[in-house]
Amino acid sequence: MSRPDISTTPAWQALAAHAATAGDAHLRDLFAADPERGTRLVAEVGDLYVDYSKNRVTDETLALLVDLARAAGLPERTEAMFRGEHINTTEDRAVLHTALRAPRSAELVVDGQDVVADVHAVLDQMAAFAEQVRTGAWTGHTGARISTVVNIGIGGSDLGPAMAAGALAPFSHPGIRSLFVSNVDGDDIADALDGLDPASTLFVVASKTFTTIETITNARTARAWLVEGLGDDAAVAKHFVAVSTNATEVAGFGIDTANMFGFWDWVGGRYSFTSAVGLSLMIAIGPERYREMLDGFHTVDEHFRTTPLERNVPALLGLIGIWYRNFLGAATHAVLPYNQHLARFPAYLQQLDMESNGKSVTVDGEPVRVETGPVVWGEPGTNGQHAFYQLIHQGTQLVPADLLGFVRPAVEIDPHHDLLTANLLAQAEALAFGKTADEVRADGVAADLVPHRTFAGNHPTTMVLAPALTPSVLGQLVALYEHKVFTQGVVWGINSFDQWGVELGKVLAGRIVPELTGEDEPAHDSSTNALIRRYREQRR
Ligand SMILES: O=P(O)(O)OC[C@H]1O[C@](O)(CO)[C@@H](O)[C@@H]1O
Repeated sequence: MSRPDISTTPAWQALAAHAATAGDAHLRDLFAADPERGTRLVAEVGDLYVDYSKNRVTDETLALLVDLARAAGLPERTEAMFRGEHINTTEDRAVLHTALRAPRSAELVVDGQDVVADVHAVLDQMAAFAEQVRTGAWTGHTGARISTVVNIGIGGSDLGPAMAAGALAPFSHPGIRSLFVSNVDGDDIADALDGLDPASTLFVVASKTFTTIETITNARTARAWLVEGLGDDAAVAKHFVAVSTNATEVAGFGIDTANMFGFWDWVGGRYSFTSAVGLSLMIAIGPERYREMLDGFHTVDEHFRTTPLERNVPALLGLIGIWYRNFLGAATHAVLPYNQHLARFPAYLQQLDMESNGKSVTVDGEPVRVETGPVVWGEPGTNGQHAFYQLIHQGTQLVPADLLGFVRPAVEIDPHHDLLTANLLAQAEALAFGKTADEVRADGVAADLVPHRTFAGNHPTTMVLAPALTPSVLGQLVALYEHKVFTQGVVWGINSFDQWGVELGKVLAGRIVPELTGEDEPAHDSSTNALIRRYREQRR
């Protein structure tokens, strides 16, 4: 049965009417009218304190958004996901990343398979291997201890562990360095290998399909480097392990499937961070910390599955995002972590959000009649403050932002952390309330400069404050965004779990390679042909 276009539902139309009257309300007035707002429009999930009071919403807005989620069937779709129904309809697959962090005692049989037992068997295999590497029981071909782990993967097989290795660097084994190679640009692997000793280097080749050209090209280069360095093909067995769903391709590449860590087609690439794709992270932080991270994910998974929408934090954040995207016209969403270790978090979220919700047809194949996923971007504060915040404060676009803060730093160096946090709080305050022309004048600013120095304010932010960036908190944060993205996809009526849009470029690149080398003549549009010819001339 096809779903009705969401924009034709009474819930959507009620929001459209509400936006026309309430959409311009200023945060200054909303706070003045309700002294409790800053402690009322907050929620807690796990260790996360989420303050959504500085969003341009009223109680009525939130109630209408919850109605919209119900009209879109969010509770039913959520249950369908957790139960393992094939909600990824274009690939006829279940979507079960939540099962990757289910406790051992959980029960879930999907398509006749005991999913939880399978997950824990791989987690145990990963833990045994990670401990061997960490303790030095696993040695390289020459008997040397492993001191560098290079994860080779791209997209979902890179961004999760790479982001988390940075985030959790303070928890990492002091004798093991983690490196990540993703780009097919040879500079990436060349830079990673520069100065490494093959005898003490382990490569984790992570690829769900094991056919991704970037990953396979990098893995071949790494293997050639290793075999040349150690002078023996047999060295590959002790220096290469694979993470994949595709045992045939792994064996074809020359990695013993005994050294393969598996996962399943019901784990989407960008949702695979808590599958065996986390192996390099587990080696870095150890199985115990890794388990804490999975428990953090699970806390938010359970909250999302069981909490009524009115208090369901990922759902509320998703719905507030829909308010901005569809009713107030915001095209982008900024994620601004006040934590240097989260430098790769926005990049991780870009794939999670934009590959999931960058869609223009509904699950029924009809054109979507409303805007879908926003452009997601960001940088750690305070760096962003000295770069792009100007546009958020005084530009002409609405840029809703998430601000992520932590009470305790990884390292206490007085006065850094209080300064960092003061900036975090100051930005949220300045963005929301601004500075009026009268206030500027009262400072004695010359009349001609008043417009330039006035801050309109009313720029919305959501503040997420956690005690510290621990493995559990990181898991909670990622799950929060996963379910936020899911919520939005359900409301828009799209399939958040396929990514056909990445295919065409891959096919065309395959055709262009022989044209660049001169084996084939370029056969494209006049622009592409001219660029290929120019490249060829200058490569000579
Ligand atoms: O893990 P694989 O199969 O190498 O795929 C890598 C990435 O490529 C994509 O399929 C497309 O970009 C992503 O969804 C995925 O995370």
